[in-house]
Amino acid sequence: MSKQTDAQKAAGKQTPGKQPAGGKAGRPAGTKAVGKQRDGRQEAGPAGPAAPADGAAPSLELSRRRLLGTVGAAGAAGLVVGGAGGAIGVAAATGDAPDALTTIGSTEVAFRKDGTRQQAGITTPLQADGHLLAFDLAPGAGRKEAAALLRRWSRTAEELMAGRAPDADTGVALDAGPSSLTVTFGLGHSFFDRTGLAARRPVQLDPLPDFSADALDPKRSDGDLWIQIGADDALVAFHALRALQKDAAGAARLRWQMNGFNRTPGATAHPMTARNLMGQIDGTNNPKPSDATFDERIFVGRDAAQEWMRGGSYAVVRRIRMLLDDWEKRSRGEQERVIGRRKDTGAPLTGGTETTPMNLDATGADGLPVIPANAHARIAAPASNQGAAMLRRPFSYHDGFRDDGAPDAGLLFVCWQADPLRAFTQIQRKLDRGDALSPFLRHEASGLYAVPPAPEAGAYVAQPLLEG
Ligand SMILES: C=CC1=C(C)c2cc3[nH]c(cc4nc(cc5[nH]c(cc1n2)c(C)c5CCC(=O)O)C(CCC(=O)O)=C4C)c(C)c3C=C
Ligand SMILES: [Fe+2]
Repeated sequence: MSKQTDAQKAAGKQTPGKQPAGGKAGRPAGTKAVGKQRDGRQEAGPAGPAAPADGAAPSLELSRRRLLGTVGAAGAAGLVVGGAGGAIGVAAATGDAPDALTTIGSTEVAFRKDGTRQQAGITTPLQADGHLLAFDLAPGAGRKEAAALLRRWSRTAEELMAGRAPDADTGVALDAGPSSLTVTFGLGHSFFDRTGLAARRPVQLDPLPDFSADALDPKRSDGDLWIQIGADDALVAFHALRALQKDAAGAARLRWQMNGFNRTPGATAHPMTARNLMGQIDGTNNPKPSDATFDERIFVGRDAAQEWMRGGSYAVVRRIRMLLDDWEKRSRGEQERVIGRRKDTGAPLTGGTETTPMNLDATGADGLPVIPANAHARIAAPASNQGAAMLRRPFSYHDGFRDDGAPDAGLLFVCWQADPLRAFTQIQRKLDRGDALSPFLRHEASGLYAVPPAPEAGAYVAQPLLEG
């Protein structure tokens, strides 16, 4: 084989015979070896295909493992070896096992992660493909039907995230591994009325206030139940969406669906913080799980009034259209002053690298702040918001073009916090009063959901609420 491409290097070519910890042998079911990236994203380690899962259909699992170990691995990493047959042919001639590459497909995210209570899809690295869906319980459906649905959904999510196919599978994801699939479930304000549980609704689900720039479409907002699907493969993500939609039949109806994307892992020469459709590096100053205050800011504490939410989180979802025609007319310098950071490196305008803290006090020769008073990053920073912070985990979207020819594109802004009032609402109120970015944005849809902790083994999401 000739030289590796950057993408292959980033994917981490595996040396034959050296099966790393976290590979097929020795990896606990539902976990895989991962390494930390510079920006806090988890980088896939050079692990082999996901371990076969207990109880999986043998024929399906076997074909997946074969594909991941040979054809799929080579194909997924973009390896040019004269076709899959070439790779197998060389191995047969030399007696060596074919090179197994780390593939996107082999990455498995645990449905319930040891040592934490949270659902997957909150601190999971951004995935390349995402679907956000909201459902309303069907007319006549109540608590019993909601419980049965959440039981079905939880089982399906756990199976799919482990790379196992549900009964009567469509085959859409047949050749792929779990591909970092996560499925995250939330409950909206109206869920509690529909299920007769209004007395147990957390105050954190009180409706968000109106903001001056809102142009919200109620049909694409709210909903009794919310699902976030993320995966590094579009077919795997669609497969999950379809399975969950079928599970809902008779019990709940789709209210709205939004589809998003992020950069594909391995598309850059080295791991980087994602860019959004305005071209900015977006996510730099997210709180990190290693921060001392991370858990208390993002996850509901042990003393929360609603016991069933302890270890859970609240998701605020906003569909934010970007006025790209206006934005792209601005010079790079203007765009950088709107955010307060450089476009190429993401470094603050006060200097350094992407991770250098902003110097909010620095002034230029003209006596004005180097990071303008209305710069987005200044106004949104914890220092400007009594320490408030949330974990932003968005997907970009593009749904074609509007009648006026402008792209219907922007950010499916998803952020996570222990208390929306002291995080999203606090910061959005401040942004609403004079953020330089706001003139380039339209908030078109909104949702707020209680996302309970991951269920215990054998239980389903929100069971303590529905059966408690
Ligand atoms: C209410 C919260 C926020 C909304 C809505 C929001 C929308 C939004 N933001 C960008 C682009 C960037 N945001 C950046 C930083 C940043 N944004 C928020 C909050 C909201 N953004 C916070 C809390 C922060 C971090 C501030 C800090 O502590 O420094 C940045 C800079 C890089 C980074 O830190 O991520 C960019 C770029 C867009 C395009 C957008 C709506 C479409
Ligand atoms: Fe922002």
